[in-house]
Amino acid sequence: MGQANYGRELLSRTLAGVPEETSPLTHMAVIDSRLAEFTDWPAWVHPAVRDAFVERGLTKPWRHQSDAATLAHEGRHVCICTGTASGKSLAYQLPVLTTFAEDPASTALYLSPTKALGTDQLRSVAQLIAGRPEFMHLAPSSYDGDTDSELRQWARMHSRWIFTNPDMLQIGITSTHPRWRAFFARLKYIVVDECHHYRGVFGSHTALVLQRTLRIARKYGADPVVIGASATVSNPAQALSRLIGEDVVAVTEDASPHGARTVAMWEPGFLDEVTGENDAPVRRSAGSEAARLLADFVIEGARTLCFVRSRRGVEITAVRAKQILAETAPELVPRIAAYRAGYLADDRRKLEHAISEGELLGVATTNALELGVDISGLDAVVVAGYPGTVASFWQQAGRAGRRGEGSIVVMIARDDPLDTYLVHHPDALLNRSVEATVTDPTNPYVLGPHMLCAAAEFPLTEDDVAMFHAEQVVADLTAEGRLKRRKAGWYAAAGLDPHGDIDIRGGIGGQVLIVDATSSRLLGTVDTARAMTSVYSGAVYLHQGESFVIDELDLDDGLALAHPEEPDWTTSAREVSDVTIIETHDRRSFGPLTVASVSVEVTNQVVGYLRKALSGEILDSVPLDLPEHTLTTRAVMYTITPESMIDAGIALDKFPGALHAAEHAAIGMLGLVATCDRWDIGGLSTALHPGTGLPTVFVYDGYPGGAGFADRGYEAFTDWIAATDVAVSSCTCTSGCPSCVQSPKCGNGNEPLDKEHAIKLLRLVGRLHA
Ligand SMILES: Nc1ncnc2c1ncn2[C@@H]1O[C@H](COP(=O)(O)OP(=O)(O)OP(=O)(O)O)[C@@H](O)[C@H]1O
Repeated sequence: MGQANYGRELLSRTLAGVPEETSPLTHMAVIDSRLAEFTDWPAWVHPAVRDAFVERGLTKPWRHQSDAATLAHEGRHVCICTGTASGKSLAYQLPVLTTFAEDPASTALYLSPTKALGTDQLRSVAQLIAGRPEFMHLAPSSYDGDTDSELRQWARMHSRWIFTNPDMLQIGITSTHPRWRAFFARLKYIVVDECHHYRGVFGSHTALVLQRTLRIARKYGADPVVIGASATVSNPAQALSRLIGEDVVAVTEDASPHGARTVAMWEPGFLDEVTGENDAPVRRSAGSEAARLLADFVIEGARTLCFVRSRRGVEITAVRAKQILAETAPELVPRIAAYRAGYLADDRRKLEHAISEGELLGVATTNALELGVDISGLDAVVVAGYPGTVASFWQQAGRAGRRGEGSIVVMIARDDPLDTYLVHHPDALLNRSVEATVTDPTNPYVLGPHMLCAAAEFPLTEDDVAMFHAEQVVADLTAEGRLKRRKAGWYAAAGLDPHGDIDIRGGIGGQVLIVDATSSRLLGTVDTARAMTSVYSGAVYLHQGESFVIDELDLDDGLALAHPEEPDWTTSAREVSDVTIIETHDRRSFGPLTVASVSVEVTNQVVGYLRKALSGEILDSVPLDLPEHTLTTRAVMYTITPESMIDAGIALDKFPGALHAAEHAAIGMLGLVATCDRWDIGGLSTALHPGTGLPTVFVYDGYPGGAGFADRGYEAFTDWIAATDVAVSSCTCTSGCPSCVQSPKCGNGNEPLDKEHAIKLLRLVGRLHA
């Protein structure tokens, strides 16, 4: 079959016999194939490096590889943003290895967001240089949470190329920089792989860790070049530049070859017998549709990877696919497997091997396989549920496509407004550039602790403070006595442990430890505010895909105790909030509509949680008694006059339901314009807000000081509201369901919600704002 027709024909066999009017297929597009564009090896590449690649069958670089490598070699910070499996590793390895071959004393850092990816990249470098005398001294080593202390010490003393992550850079390297003096003094390159992962609060922390690392290297006399890599980051130069605080050039034209790829959108139909909250209709789950497609594709001989969002979903998908095959093609049952996080590197290798050799035909996986696994060139990828960002979607989709052959990607919608919108408006996914990675390293709640670290590393000078844009934060810390001003600059006060106090993945604020009480294993940490919404007693808590149930949340001791259990339901916290406006940063008025970017104080209280069966059915709502929590953060808000609402056909008694439904849907849709999901943000709507005296809707960041999501909502207000309107109006339910206006975390039991009048309101707001 022809490349371009591969996906179409595969799908038409899968859908054979399904009448058109009930077909779950909402859209299909073909992305054309592309031929490779090679260049000669740049003249500066050391012959030993070139030979190492040629011996591995990489006879010539693709154009983007030599372009990016040459820019880095010339001393420019560069971000290479080309597709999955486009050989970004070679692009950074060329300059780094050439420098090592020419100057054996030089050093480099490689950073990845996950340990698994770091391990993979280390392995591939080690294989590449094995047995080559030019690199005998290099001793590339990992330095992360899994490295034992003896090996760490050895690595610090002998390794020239350290593979680590931002967490370890924070806690184990910058904090003890005098011991790393020799390493920092000769630091030539810092590779920041998969740099689109550094977003939100984690991204802001990572940015400050990187900027502090550069500062330390410079204090020791080095001037490292940063090479960023990502298959999917919008405006790569700006994204990396925000991370490192310096100018960056980008290389984005992908010259690697790929075959034609069909992308299909799939919306599961409604279940006949089951109804959800307030009798809303329930769709077939994305997971069960995925299992069916996985089985069908495998029967057709297509090597298929199926991305499912939770580990539990992964296992269920694999089991269901096997059940289907057991009835139709039992010989194929052993050729399906489940894959999830927590597997050891060896298991991953075996799995990669089994897929590339064709022993396995179908694998269901969490996004653990999104990064750090060299599996590409598959025939089909099924994405069960929008993975949250366009960037992740393309990371997953990019696994499909063998050179010179056709492939298919199917994205299945979950019961969620954003998923619904995307399968009906595929342009918003397929023709949209990936979202801006939102980071805000100047958030005072993030910046403050890092200024203490920076001052502990070397006294902060006026220039340093200006470079970090930290004038106010430093003044506040000085007033609090945590920074001391002396002649040479600001010092951290005695007795502080600023490096240990920062948990770069854990949000901001007091920490709660989540512990498996049956084994005393520490599962993770979470800040107090999030603890109340994620680890309340009764919560089902997933840790790297393993399922636990929380027995007790003790906020006084900062402890949540859990036991391993996989119940047949999921839980979601329901919270009520109150919002007070503290400051207005910017405001736009359009007659009866005013839209503003504001600082707010939010008072939240988790009032209970909802238990939902895996089929989608609501089991019950369990009340909880948790304290109120206040959060000072950023919000985007709009007010609209009652008269204009009434003129638009929304009667006074419909105000609360219309505003509430419009707010829920807008929260679900913010992910379209900002890299967040609904658990990163919150909202409030009211027919009369005391601070404005008008009907008002707020959407706020769920992090102290804000994370940049609400600000994006303010900037992209027109697109966001227009898409929210379309998502709600195109949902085929009659009076509201989880695919449009119901929210899983609503503290008011999704009451009142008025879909019909929400559409009128959204249309009015959109029209006034246009
Ligand atoms: N110039 C080249 N010619 C032929 N094959 C190449 C070339 N460069 C890289 N490859 C091959 O392409 C594959 C993908 O390379 P690599 O893993 O570096 O891609 P990547 O862009 O880092 O992928 P990902 O987005 O998954 O991180 C590897 O198997 C590699 O050997």
